[in-house]
Amino acid sequence: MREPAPAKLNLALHVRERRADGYHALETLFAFVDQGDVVSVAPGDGLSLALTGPFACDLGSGDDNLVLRAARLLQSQAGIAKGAALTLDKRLPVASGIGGGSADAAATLRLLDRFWGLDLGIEGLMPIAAALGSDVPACLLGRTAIGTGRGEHLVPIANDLAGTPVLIANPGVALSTAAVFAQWDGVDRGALAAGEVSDIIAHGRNDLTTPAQELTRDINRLLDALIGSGASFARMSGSGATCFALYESDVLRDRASRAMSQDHPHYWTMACRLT
Ligand SMILES: C[C@](O)(CO)[C@H](O)COP(=O)(O)OP(=O)(O)OC[C@H]1O[C@@H](n2ccc(N)nc2=O)[C@H](O)[C@@H]1O
Ligand SMILES: Nc1ncnc2c1ncn2[C@@H]1O[C@H](COP(=O)(O)OP(=O)(O)OP(=O)(O)O)[C@@H](O)[C@H]1O
Repeated sequence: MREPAPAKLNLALHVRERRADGYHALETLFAFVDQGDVVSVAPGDGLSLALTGPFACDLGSGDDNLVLRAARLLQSQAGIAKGAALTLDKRLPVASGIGGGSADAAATLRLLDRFWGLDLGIEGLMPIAAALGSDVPACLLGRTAIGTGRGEHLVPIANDLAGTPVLIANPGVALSTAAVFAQWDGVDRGALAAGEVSDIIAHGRNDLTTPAQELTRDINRLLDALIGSGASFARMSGSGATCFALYESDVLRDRASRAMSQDHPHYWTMACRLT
C-alpha cells in the first residue's frame, strides 16, 4: 500500500506578527504539485522505516524521522499496538521550504489510517497533524487552501491555476525554518488580497524571502535565473531556499528546466504541475 506525499508550495506567505509562544502568525496560500515523496507500508512487527531515493542519504531513519513520529503518535492516539514496515522514497530535498518532512508525516497518517483500518479520515487525523508541525495540517488536506494562525487553520479555495506547468528549483542549500523566521524584521506588510488564486499570487509576497536571503545569497541568483528563463512568475516557497516558477506552457517550462541544468548543474530541479 502506498501514499503520495506531494511537495507543498506557499504561493504567497505573509508574516503578520511574532507571537508570545515563539511562533509567527501567518497568512499563506498553500498549493500542491503532482510530484513529491512516496510513503509505502507492508505488514511488520513493531514500527520500522527504510529509506530509498535520491535524498535518503540526507536523513536518518531513526525515531526523529517525521514518518516514524507520525506513526507513533497515531498509534498512541488510537490506542493500538499494530505494527508497520514503512518505506520512505525521499525525492524532495530536506529542509528546503517545500514541506518534505511535513508531506511525509501527513502521507504516513493517511496511509496508516487505511492500513490499520482506523477510519479516522482527514478530520479525525487533523489534531495529530497539528501536533507534528505547522505545515502538516495543510499537507494532510493536500488541497489549495488559505492558512492562518501558525498555518494550521485552513480554508480550501478553488485553484484557477490548476494544471499550470511549474519548475521548482533549489540551489543545494538547506535552511533551518526557525533560523529564517528569526531573521524576520517584525514589520507587518499587510494581509493577503481577496479573490482567486491568481489574484492572491499577483498581489502577494513571501515575507521570508529577505530573511532567507540574509542567510544565503543563492536565492537572489536562483530567482534571477528563473525570471530570466521565460517564466511568467517566480517566488521563493516557505522559508526557502527552494523557489518555484510558473510557465505558460510545458514547452517553456521544459526549455527552462534544460537551461537550468546546463547553467547551474548543481541545482536540484523538479518539473511538475500545480494540482
Ligand atoms: C514556513 C512554513 O513552511 C510556511 O508554510 C511553515 O510556517 C513552517 O512549517 P514547519 O516547517 O512545519 O514548522 P514547525 O516545525 O512547526 O516549526 C519550526 C520552527 O519554525 C518557526 N515557526 C514555524 C511556523 C510559524 N508559523 N512560525 C514560526 O516561527 C518556529 O521557530 C518553529 O520552532
Ligand atoms: N521525513 C523527513 N523528511 C524531511 N525532513 C525530515 C524528515 N523527518 C525529519 N526531518 C527533519 O525536519 C527538518 C525540516 O525538514 P523539511 O524538509 O520538512 O523542511 P522544509 O522543507 O523547510 O519544510 P517547511 O516548508 O514545512 O518548513 C529537517 O531538518 C529534517 O532533519
